[in-house]
Amino acid sequence: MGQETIFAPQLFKGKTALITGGGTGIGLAISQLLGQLGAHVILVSRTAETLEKAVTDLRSENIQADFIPANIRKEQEVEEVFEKVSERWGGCDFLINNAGGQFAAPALDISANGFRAVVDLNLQGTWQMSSAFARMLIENGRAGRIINIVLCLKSGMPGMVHAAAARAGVVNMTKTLAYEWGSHGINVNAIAPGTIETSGLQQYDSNQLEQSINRLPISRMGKPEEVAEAAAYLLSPAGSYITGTTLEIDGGEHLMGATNQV
Ligand SMILES: CCC/C=C/C(=O)SCCNC(=O)CCNC(=O)[C@H](O)C(C)(C)COP(=O)([O-])OP(=O)([O-])OC[C@H]1O[C@@H](n2cnc3c(N)ncnc32)[C@H](O)[C@@H]1OP(=O)([O-])[O-]
Ligand SMILES: NC(=O)C1=CN([C@@H]2O[C@H](COP(=O)(O)OP(=O)(O)OC[C@H]3O[C@@H](n4cnc5c(N)ncnc54)[C@H](OP(=O)(O)O)[C@@H]3O)[C@@H](O)[C@H]2O)C=CC1
Repeated sequence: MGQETIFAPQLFKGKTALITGGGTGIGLAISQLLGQLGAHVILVSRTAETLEKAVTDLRSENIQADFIPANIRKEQEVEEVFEKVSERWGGCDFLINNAGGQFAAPALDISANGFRAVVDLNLQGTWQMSSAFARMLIENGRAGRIINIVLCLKSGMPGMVHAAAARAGVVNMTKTLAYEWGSHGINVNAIAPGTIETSGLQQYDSNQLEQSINRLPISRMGKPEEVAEAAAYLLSPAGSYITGTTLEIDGGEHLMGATNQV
């Protein structure tokens, strides 16, 4: 039962973590691990049915789990998430900005609205969640941690110009907010996963994925649990002096040159 972990049981007892996209893939693995280590986990994404199923499964393992359906692209819905978190559970300690994604397309085939949709989700959505979270913490005089899940950016990402631009924005936002919010006791870090085995990969060309995986120093896909362990490290007392950094969990993919996704 639960995932294998190097961390001590009850490491996060008394902590509350909000995980966007917490009902699937990497987000679910993070929810599972933090919950298993004693945190109360609150899952946020658009699809109530997905969240409800994930929460039912987590609760069956005695994890304290709840969910709030919301679209992080919508400012009003983000505000309401934090109102509910404050009213129902008295706030939270950790925010994991994991919700995100994109479609693969050559730059010339991406419309203004397609570009905007991806930037809205990955950059604006992450900003809206971070800003509302930090305001809640600062009002309550409470310390906290943010982890932004980004993307292994390599030296350019043909086929993903919108996502690469948005995630590069989040990497710099991570550094800037770490600077601005350090004095409030808020550590802000990012994790850049490489190719991680989740259902989110179904939309990508499997031959191209296989080729790029074969070239990796560690030539296999990563597991969502491996990303979750890194998140637990950054949130744990071992991460107390780490802020503004981006940790690559990618089998060495960041050492490679650009690989085409279209
Ligand atoms: C190697 C891989 C590494 C990374 C792996 C992962 O990240 S795994 C994680 C994987 N998980 C995820 O990615 C999950 C999250 N991702 C998503 O929900 C979507 O990718 C989204 C962000 C585009 C939002 O979609 P939405 O429908 O809610 O958005 P909307 O209604 O606001 O705007 C739509 C605009 O976008 C355009 N458009 C859409 N598709 C295509 C296309 N294939 N082609 C061209 N264009 C496309 C569409 O035409 C329209 O523009 P138009 O016609 O009005 O000018
Ligand atoms: N798998 C991989 O190889 C890699 C993944 N990543 C990133 O890791 C993160 C998790 O991906 P992964 O688990 O693989 O794939 P998933 O597609 O399973 O995860 C995406 C999650 O984001 C949620 N989401 C999407 N749009 C919104 C929105 N507007 N508001 C709130 N939630 C939203 C989805 O839930 P719902 O549909 O219910 O809203 C879903 O749970 C993503 O940011 C992805 O880009 C980065 C590098 C590699």
